[in-house]
Amino acid sequence: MASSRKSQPSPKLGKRIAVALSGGLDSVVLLDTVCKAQSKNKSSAVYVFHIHHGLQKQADDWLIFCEKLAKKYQVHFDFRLLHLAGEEQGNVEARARAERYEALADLCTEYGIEDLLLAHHQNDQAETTLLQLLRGAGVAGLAGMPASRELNAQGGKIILWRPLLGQSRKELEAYAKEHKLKWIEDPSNQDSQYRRNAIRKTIIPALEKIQPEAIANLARSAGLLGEAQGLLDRLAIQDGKHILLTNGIGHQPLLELAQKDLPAANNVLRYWLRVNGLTMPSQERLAAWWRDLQLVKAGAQLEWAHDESMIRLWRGVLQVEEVKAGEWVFKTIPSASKAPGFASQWIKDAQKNGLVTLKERSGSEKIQIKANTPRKTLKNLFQEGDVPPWQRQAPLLYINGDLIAVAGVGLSYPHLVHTGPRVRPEWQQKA
Ligand SMILES: Nc1ncnc2c1ncn2[C@@H]1O[C@H](COP(=O)(O)OP(=O)(O)OP(=O)(O)O)[C@@H](O)[C@H]1O
Repeated sequence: MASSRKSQPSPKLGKRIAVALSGGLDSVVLLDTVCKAQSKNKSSAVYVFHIHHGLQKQADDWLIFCEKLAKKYQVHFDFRLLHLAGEEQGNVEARARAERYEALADLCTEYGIEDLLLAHHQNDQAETTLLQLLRGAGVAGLAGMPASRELNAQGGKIILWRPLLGQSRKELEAYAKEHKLKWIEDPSNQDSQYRRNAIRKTIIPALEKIQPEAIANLARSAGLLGEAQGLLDRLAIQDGKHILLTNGIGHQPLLELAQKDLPAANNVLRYWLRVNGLTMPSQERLAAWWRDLQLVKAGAQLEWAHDESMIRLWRGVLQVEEVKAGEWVFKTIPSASKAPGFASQWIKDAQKNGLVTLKERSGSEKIQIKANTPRKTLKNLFQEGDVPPWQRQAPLLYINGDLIAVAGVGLSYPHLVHTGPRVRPEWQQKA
């Protein structure tokens, strides 16, 4: 196999690394190269992770194939099962990808792995850039996939690496042939109803007839645009010095920048959306947002649905809220009250007797949340805690008829301290 681009970063050896194995040519080649490097080096332990999407009937066979391959190389293996069947066809690809990344991150967290290797290669990069071009994307989209990036994970930092980005599919095929590797073909790769597959099967071969280096050149453009995006990000941070706040984006300073320099303000807004994990809005949507931001009166509220989140303007700050139906977060409880075991038993007992209830706010509820303070109305506590109005709708948690917890505010102090319930951290998270 041709050597990868010298400038490409690589994960540190000497610790656990994970290979995401789909069973296709690319990841089979990646696993082979990683295991061969590891057998010489012996300094890092290889873990193989497979994600079963539950979408195609052959998926069980892929799982078995991947498990056997890991066994052959004598490396650790684990998998996750996703439940995507029933998703709308148009959504399914994006959904599968998002959930796959999440599941891979979970597996890495579970095994204490910081480096996750994926087998995207040069053709994938060229296809991504073409797809983005067809969508009318800007610099960030056209830059395609970075050789490495941090993956959002709850358990800590995970770096996702794409060590094969400098290799073409032809090179990977030649490597697989030379080393007599076996892999499985995903039938959806042959299916031209997916736009990416149409690009792969029709557009790229046509481009290669006109320009034999088309794939490498498209991937090179993506790399150059990646560099340009890095500079745009630095500009966004500079321009956003007084706009990008810890809890969102300042409305007035953003408008002031937009009046002076709209492209610079768009750049700050796009940067903010991206760091919040949101996709870029279409030109029409962006134009509508600017209209809203200009027309809204000082102190008024605004809300836009975007991706699966809500973007809200409240008290002069644009904030992102992920919409997760039925999930409310209670505020941190005093650390002194963390006595595991006791609380969970207390809650289990209450649940068994059917005494845990969720009720809607009626308006007159009061709760004491701190030592040596009086009981206060929820209205006061919401105001004091700057709890945005949309978070004030959370149901109230009662145990044995007593108000115990209010999302955004906290837990009933006397109940925590005197009557026993010492609440475990996980209980704070979801109700
Ligand atoms: N089911 C899976 N289980 C584990 N890893 C997978 C799986 N599917 C894909 N991968 C990993 O992701 C890499 C890229 O695969 P693929 O091109 O299908 O994914 P993608 O993330 O959807 O990319 P694209 O944006 O190109 O569609 C694979 O080479 C492999 O490393």
